Amino acid sequence: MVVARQLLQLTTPLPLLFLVLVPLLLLLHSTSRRSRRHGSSSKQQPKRLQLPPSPPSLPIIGHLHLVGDRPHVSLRGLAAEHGSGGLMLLRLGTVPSLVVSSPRAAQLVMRTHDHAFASRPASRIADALLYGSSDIGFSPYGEHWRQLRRLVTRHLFSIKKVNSYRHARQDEVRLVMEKIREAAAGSKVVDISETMNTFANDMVCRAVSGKFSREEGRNKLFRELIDMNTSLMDGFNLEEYFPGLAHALGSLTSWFASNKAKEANKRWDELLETIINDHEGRRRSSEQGHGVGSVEQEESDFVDVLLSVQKEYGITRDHIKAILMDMFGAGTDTSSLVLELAMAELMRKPQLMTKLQDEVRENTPKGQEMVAQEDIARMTYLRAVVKETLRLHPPAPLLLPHLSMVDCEVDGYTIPSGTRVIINSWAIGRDPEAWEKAEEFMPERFMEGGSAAAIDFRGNDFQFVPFGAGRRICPGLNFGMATVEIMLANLVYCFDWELPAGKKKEDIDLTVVFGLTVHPKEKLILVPKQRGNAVHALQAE
Ligand code: HEM
Repeated sequence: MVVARQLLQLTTPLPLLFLVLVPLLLLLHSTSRRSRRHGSSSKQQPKRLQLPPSPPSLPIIGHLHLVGDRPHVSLRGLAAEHGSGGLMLLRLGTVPSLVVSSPRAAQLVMRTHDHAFASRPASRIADALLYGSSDIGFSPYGEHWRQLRRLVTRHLFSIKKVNSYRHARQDEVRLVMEKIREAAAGSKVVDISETMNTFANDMVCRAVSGKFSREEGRNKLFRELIDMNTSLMDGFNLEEYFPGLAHALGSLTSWFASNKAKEANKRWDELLETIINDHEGRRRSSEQGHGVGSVEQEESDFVDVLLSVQKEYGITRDHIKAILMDMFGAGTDTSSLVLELAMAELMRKPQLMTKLQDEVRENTPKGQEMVAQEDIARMTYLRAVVKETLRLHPPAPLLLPHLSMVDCEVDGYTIPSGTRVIINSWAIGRDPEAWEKAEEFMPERFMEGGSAAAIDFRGNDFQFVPFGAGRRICPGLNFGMATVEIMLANLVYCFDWELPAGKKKEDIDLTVVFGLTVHPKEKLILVPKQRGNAVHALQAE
């Protein structure tokens, strides 16, 4: 997700960068040591802080070399060996980074001391891309962020508002079912990864800018722009780990780091301007009574809502565009990944697929062509399957990086102000002390009588934090869950699923590639079979 300035993707040509930059780094290192020595000679030595434990580090790069290309996995291993009570301190380049890997430590950071850890590290790329980081996800903690959170929580993501999109969701799901039905009729395979990603993107497009966006060909353009942001955010950014060096090199690094982001911002800006102008035009003509129905009568999308509350919340046009970019970045890959991995897990355990299909089919009124939102409330196993997928495969395994704003005592350790905080939600969801058979996909644990029946992801149970917790918890949680549940229910209601010829369930590889969000290494390709008694004509409402 774009909003996710996920942190440690080190697959880009790091060795090459170091070859060129090590002399510079050495110079900077020795200068800063000398100045520290000089600075401290005349003053009294400060009291030694009790910092969390750390593994041995290397000069200059600190612990960067220990992180690897699947940081959530390597950090779990490091924390088990070197951490204490789920807390471990790393130095990534020159940046002190607190790694949080247990439910108790997560509670200390995101509840007890949430006020101290609710900011975000600065990022020049986010600044260039997101109008000076004036969006929600990257905004530092403070009045501006609070104002935007209030706005989106009240006006875009209230239960009522999320419910108001149920027809839009149903329409979008119907379109996907039609495509899959065509594939089934022609005995073709379906690329589930691609199909789910397009669906999640279309759903966000629809909510953001209304039902006309598809006809105007904007969905594809948005997809392209999201991909552009993802590749920008995924790359290794020297400045993030050596801010002092970036500062010393001044405009040169700033050019490298943010030029591409500025280009991307320009393309986003053109598209968002067109959309906002269209909406303003429609608003004006409906105010003058010329419109085809008023804006209120139509499905009021995010742009309509943001324009209508702009004055009340004192936000600028750039703020509106930054919020919209967050919605695309945060809302697309996250939901599609849950769908893809839920299907992959169910294909690996056919008995669970059958159990889910039985539940969904029994709870959908006979003869109904599709599962509707009203039917979902009765489907407790469906919810358990989604929860279990989120537990084992949180789309943002390290959440978004937090930042401490003041010195803070956590569990007897001092966490200095300005420490980056990495919360390993993936490791926490697999903590063997918190979860029975922690590595197994077992949705039954969340059912009545199961060992995790009372556990939810709304930020009160710190062993399960796929959406984060505290002040920075995902505001799009209800929107994301509604999108995932209705699609998964229909996938298993309308079709039976098989693996392509020659593929066995043991071959399904759930290894992920780390990025802004994780992605399975291999695409999930399945063969749909039209369910025997399904209604054949999926007609529009
Ligand atoms: C299954 C779907 C989703 C998952 C698993 C998810 C997960 C997350 C996570 C882990 C965070 C970071 C929390 C932290 O830093 O502590 C986050 C933040 C955020 N999410 Fe989501 N998300 C999902 C869907 C959505 C959707 C659909 C939207 C909007 C359309 C959205 C909008 C946001 C925003 C704006 C933030 C930034 C919040 C802040 O910094 O205050 N998310 N999400």
